[in-house]
Amino acid sequence: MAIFDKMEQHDYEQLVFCQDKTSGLKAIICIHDTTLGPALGGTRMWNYATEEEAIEDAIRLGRGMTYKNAAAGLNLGGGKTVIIGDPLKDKNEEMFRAFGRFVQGLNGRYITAEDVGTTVADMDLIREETDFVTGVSPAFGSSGNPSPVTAYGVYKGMKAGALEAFGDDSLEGKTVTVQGVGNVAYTLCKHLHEEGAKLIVSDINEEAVQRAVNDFGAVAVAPNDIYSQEADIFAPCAMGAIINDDTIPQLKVKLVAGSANNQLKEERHGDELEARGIVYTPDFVINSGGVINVADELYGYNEERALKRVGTIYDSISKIFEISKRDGIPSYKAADRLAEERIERVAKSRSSFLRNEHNIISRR
Ligand SMILES: NC(=O)C1=CN([C@@H]2O[C@H](COP(=O)(O)OP(=O)(O)OC[C@H]3O[C@@H](n4cnc5c(N)ncnc54)[C@H](O)[C@@H]3O)[C@@H](O)[C@H]2O)C=CC1
Ligand SMILES: CC(C)CC(=O)C(=O)O
Repeated sequence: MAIFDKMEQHDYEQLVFCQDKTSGLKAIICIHDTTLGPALGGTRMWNYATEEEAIEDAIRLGRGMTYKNAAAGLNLGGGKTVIIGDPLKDKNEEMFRAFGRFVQGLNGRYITAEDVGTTVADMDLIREETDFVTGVSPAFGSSGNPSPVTAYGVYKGMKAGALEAFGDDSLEGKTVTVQGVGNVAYTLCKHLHEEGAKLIVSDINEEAVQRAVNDFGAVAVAPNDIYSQEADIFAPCAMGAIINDDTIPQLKVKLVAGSANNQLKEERHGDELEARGIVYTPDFVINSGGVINVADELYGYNEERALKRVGTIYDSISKIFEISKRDGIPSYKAADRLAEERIERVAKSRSSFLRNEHNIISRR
């Protein structure tokens, strides 16, 4: 599909292609919607097989942030960046400085942070060139790595999901399969282990798997075997589109609750989970702890205030199940409706004329 057709499909505002030959930077900044405020979303660095794959990830992630920020009650729009390259081999200081200048050039329309493949150190470099970056070192009065806070939110959301799926929000004795034990899922596994859950993990990075086995007594399985395990809960914490025609028939769990963005390959896969009686905690609600945390920086970071708000993800997930049952719609649709209704309300409230320096009608 042509790029403008993709953009028109879900009314994207801007796709910015950034290239810096010296550093090797190839980045795509996606600004989906700024109705609620500047677009905030992380920067992912991934070894995409093709530019088309990178563009697709950027636009799916960018729109996901619009819904995430809206549903979280934040005054922020949605956007995201993907940097094409191997985060283990291709990073250099100039790349992130050059990227920071591209972000600065957007004059606050986009605010970035971490995501897969990027770190606090990378954000600190970006901060050298732009004001519009969050998740930087606490030394600068910021919130640092958002991942542990995201994990806390996923943990709280998973408990709300357990209440819906099993009639009890305790995770003690539950078997949880965790796909991808990186930044977020390592801390999620810590919470689950402390509550007495049994862990089955997979990762394409052997070191990450071994760390979970050593620290939490997790059972390791091959990446492709994670879907078919006998378990109660599946926690996708790696990449997106993993709830699909191939994986759904393998699932034996009663609950899907994980941090990954864009878990449903297509919306119909959310319908399929519902049809199979598998409870789904909408990804952009359960994983909103990170953005809630970094967004607090915009008001002068206060950890206690941020964590208290992240803890309410439990209530947000419960509210979505209420809407789902009240309206007879799958949980993913209930979450979409919550986000879309807020965006529409704010857009309407802004539609009234307001005289300002840009639209003064001269009186001759
Ligand atoms: N970091 C954060 O605060 C937030 C992260 N997310 C999402 O959560 C997910 C994880 O994010 P992070 O933990 O930050 O990333 P990460 O890169 O630290 O961890 C992802 C892990 O998944 C593994 N992985 C990749 N493909 C895999 C596969 N096919 N099978 C098994 N493992 C695989 C990677 O090796 C890595 O260990 C991503 O989808 C991200 O967009 C969402 C909200 C906030
Ligand atoms: C703070 C970031 C991790 C926000 C973001 O990009 C996300 O929630 O996916």
